[in-house]
Amino acid sequence: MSDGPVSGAGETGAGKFVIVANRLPVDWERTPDGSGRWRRSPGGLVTALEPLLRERGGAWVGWPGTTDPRVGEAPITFDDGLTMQPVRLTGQEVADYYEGFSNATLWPLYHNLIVKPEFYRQWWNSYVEINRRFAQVASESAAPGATVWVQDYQLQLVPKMLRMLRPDLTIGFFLHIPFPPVELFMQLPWRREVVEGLLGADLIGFQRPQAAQNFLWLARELTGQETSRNSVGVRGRFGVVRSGFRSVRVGAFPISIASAEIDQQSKTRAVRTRALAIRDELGNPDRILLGVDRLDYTKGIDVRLNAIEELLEEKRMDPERTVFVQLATPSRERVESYQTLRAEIEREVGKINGEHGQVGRPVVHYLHRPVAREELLAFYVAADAMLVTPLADGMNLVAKEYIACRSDLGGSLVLSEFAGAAAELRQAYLVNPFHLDGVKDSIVAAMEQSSTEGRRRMRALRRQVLSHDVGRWARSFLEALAGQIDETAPLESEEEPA
Ligand SMILES: O=P(O)(O)OC[C@H]1O[C@H](O[C@H]2O[C@H](CO)[C@@H](O)[C@H](O)[C@H]2O)[C@H](O)[C@@H](O)[C@@H]1O
Ligand SMILES: Cc1cn([C@@H]2O[C@H](COP(=O)(O)OP(=O)(O)O)[C@@H](O)[C@H]2O)c(=O)[nH]c1=O
Repeated sequence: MSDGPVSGAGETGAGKFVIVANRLPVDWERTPDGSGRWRRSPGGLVTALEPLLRERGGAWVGWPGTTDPRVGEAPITFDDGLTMQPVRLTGQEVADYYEGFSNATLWPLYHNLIVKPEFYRQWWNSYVEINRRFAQVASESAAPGATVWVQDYQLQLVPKMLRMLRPDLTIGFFLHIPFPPVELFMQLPWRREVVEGLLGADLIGFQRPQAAQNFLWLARELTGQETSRNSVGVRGRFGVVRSGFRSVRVGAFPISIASAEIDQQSKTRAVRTRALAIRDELGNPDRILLGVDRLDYTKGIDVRLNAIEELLEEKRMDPERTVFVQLATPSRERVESYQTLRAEIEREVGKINGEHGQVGRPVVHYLHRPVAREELLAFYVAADAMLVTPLADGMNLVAKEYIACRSDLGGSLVLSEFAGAAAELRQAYLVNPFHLDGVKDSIVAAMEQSSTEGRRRMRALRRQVLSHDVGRWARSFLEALAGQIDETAPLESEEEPA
C-alpha cells in the first residue's frame, strides 16, 4: 500500500467504481516540518477493494474525519492513482448527523436497544441533508454506467438519492451492523423513508440472512411492494423486492478480513518477538486473557469484567497466575452513553484490581487508546484466550483476526452467539452474554482445555477464516451486483421473520 502525498489533481467524474462510506480510509499525519500529509489507514475494506479501485480507476467518497475547514477542499490522490473525494462536515453537522442520528438514534436501535435510542427531528433533518451531500459528491465522482457501492447505516438514504441523480449507475448497498427485528425498526419515526432510501439500490447486502428477512418483511409492510417470501441464503438464494419497474435483490454476505496477509504478518520475527516481550512484561503469567474492542456498549466489555470478578471471588481463577488485558479504543467520545460506559468500565477495572491485584501486579491491564496494527497482532499471538462477548455485533472482525494469527494452533476463542461471526465460527466456545454463569464456565473451559482439544478447535476455525477472506466477501457481493450470480428466490411461500 502506497502512502503518497496529498495532491489536488483528482479528476471528478472519472470513476468506473466508486465506494461511498462515512469515513475516508485516511489519517492526517503531522510531518516534522510542521505541515501534514494524508496516510492511508490499512483497514480490511480498503485492502479488499484497493485492487478494484486501482484497476477500474475508482474513487472513495467519504468524510476525512475532521471539521478543519482547510482539510479536504480538493480530492486527495495517491501516487498509485487511488483518489479520495472528501465530503466535508461542520462541527454542528458532526453533532447532528454523526453523533446524533447515526450513533444515538440508529446505532442503539439497530443493536437491540442496549441503550435507549433518541429521536430528534433536527438530527433526522441533518441526516437527510448529509446523505444528499454524499449522493451529490458520489454522482460527480462516477463515470457513465459506473458501479457505486454505498457502505453502512450512516448512508441509508444515499441509494435512492443517487438513483434520482444518476439513473445510469449500478448501485449496491452493504449494512455492516445488524438489521433489527421488525418490531424494533418500527419504532423509527422515519422508517418508511429509510426503507425507501435503501430500495434505491440494485442489491442490498446484510451480514446475516435473518437481517435480510427482516428487511424483506419491512419493505412489504411499509412500501406495499411485492417481495419474495422464501428464506434467504448466504452469498446466494437472494430475496427480491419488486420496486416499481425495478427488482431489488436482497442477500447475506458475511464480511471477513485479509486472512492470508494477517496470517503472514503474525509469523514475522518482529511480531513473535514482541509477543514474547508482552508475556514477559505481564510477569509471565500462566494464562493471558485478552479483549480488543472499540469502547462501545455493544461489545460486552462489562460482561467479561463481571465474569472475571466472579471467577476470582469464587476462587475459580487464580489472580497470581492469570491476567486479563483489555485494549479499548476510544470511540464516539462526545456521545453521552459512551461517556457513561467509560466511567462504568473504569470503575469496574479499579474494583477488580483493588480487591484482587497486588502492588505492581494488577489482574486487569486496561489501555484506553488505539493500538497500532503490529502491536495488536503481537497481543493476539500472546493471548491464551480471546474474550469476544458482544450483546449485539454485525460481524466482529477481531474474532477472525485472532484466529488468523494462531498458526501455532494455540489459544482459544470465547465468542458471543450475538456476534455475526458466531454463525461461521462454530468451534469457538460460544456463549450467551446475558447468561453470566455460562460465560464464566466457558472462560474456565477455554483456559483449561487440553492441547489436543485446543488444536482441534483452532484448526477448524482457521480453515473457515482462511478460506473466507475479505476478498471473497467483496467478490461475491460485486458479482451478485453485476448480475453474474442470479439466484433470486422465486416470489412464493409465506415465511415470517423471527
Ligand atoms: O467510524 P466509527 O464511528 O469510529 O466506528 C467504527 C466502525 O464501526 C462499525 O463497524 C461495523 O463493521 C464491522 C465490519 O463490517 C463489523 O465487523 C462490526 O461488527 C460493525 O460494528 C461501523 O459499522 C462502521 O461504519 C464504523 O466505521
Ligand atoms: C481496539 C482496536 C481495534 N483495531 C481494529 O479495529 C477493527 C474492529 O473491527 P470489529 O469488526 O471487531 O468492530 P467495530 O468495527 O469496531 O465495531 C479490527 O480490524 C481491529 O483490528 C485496531 O486496529 N486497533 C485497536 O486498538
